[in-house]
Amino acid sequence: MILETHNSNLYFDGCDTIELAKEYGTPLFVMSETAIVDKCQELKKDFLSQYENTRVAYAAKAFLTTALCKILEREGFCIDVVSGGELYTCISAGFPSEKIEFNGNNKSEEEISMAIDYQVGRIIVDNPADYQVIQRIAREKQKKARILFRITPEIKIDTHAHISTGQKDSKFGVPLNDSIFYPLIQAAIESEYIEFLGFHFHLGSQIFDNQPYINATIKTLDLIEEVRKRYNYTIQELNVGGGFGIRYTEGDSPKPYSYFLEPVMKLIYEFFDSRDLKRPSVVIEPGRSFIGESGITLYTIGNIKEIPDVRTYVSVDGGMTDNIRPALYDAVYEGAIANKMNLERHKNVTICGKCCESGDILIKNLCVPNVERGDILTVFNTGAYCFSMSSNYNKNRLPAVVLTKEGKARLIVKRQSYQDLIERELV
Ligand SMILES: Cc1ncc(COP(=O)(O)O)c(C=O)c1O
Ligand SMILES: N[C@@H](CCCC[NH3+])C(=O)O
Repeated sequence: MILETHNSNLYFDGCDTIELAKEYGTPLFVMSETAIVDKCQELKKDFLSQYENTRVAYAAKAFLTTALCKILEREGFCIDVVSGGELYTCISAGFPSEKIEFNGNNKSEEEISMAIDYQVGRIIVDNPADYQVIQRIAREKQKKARILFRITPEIKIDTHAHISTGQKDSKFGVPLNDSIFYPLIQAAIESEYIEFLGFHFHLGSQIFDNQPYINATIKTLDLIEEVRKRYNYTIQELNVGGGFGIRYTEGDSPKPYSYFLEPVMKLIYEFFDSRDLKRPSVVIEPGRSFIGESGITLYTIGNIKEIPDVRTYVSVDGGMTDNIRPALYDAVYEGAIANKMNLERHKNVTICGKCCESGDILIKNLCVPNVERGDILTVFNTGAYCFSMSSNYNKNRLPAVVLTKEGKARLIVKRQSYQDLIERELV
């Protein structure tokens, strides 16, 4: 059990969260190595060991640190990066470059050069212009770039519009218009500097239904068939992205990876087997589902303001600077007063941050026991897209991150200092 209560204190992965808050300060991200490794096991059981020639490329945008790179390397996973910064982090951590896959709708020339120089395993080409630059830089360097084309599968999903990517009107992916798509494929097949391996799609994030994956796979297999007919060329790899939903609140009912991937793999194998073709490699890119439930955030409660007959605002020492998701997507989180776990919860309050924004609300309605200044609030399941999207707004310092493992904790990211905040500034 990753969450337990002892003497009214919340324990996370065997560590007393109140002690963690004292030792490392707040706001504090606490990530459980135990939970991360369990997730690796789950992916191995449900996917990697079920099917040959499969890979998991963890979507680094959800959360990335050097320490995580080390865990992923040890577990044999790949990493999907989307920027020079993510790429640099992985390379600096000694992560094998051939296990890195580079996504992104507007990779800069510098980033593409880095990717080609480091010889990353895959570059996912996002659009025709991206292709032109990648092939030109590969030619200039006299190297061959191993690519997949990210397609826009034209599939709508049931999630927040801001995190939906597979619909036709999307900034991501190659449009499937014949006049755009096929010339691109032909160019890639013919280019000396490109090894065209296959297709990629990513539908969006926090998805609970497998039907969009099934529909997108069918659509991609149709394209594969058409490419075979037109160019006598069979792709070797298919990347079906990430997007698998997690549990933030009672209302979310996440499904196992197998629920999404079994029907997808069945379709792919049927297609290739029935044509007597070599089965392709299949890659997935989970971000949120890999890391989201492995992290919590700890805050110290400060001012409490009651507005009679309206609401009670309970302020914490962080906010939208360490979790922008409620403000950006109306994301809902659960939380608890970590030093009062045994007390009866009887009052609904609004948890707000310390930033100068009315939208800086972390939890709109949290039922708490008698809450006081100095109490420690924990917000659950903040492992994904909180630390990675954190900001210095109002010149707040970025929080520290600790990694726990069965009762032991170590600092993996230092809290920013005030000096850090002005380090890059010139007079
Ligand atoms: C290309 C790509 N792959 C993977 C992911 C990871 O998605 P998620 O964190 O929902 O699994 C994203 C983000 O949505 C993405 O854009
Ligand atoms: N940042 C988003 C997900 C975007 C996924 C990347 N395409 C979130 O917090 O839910």
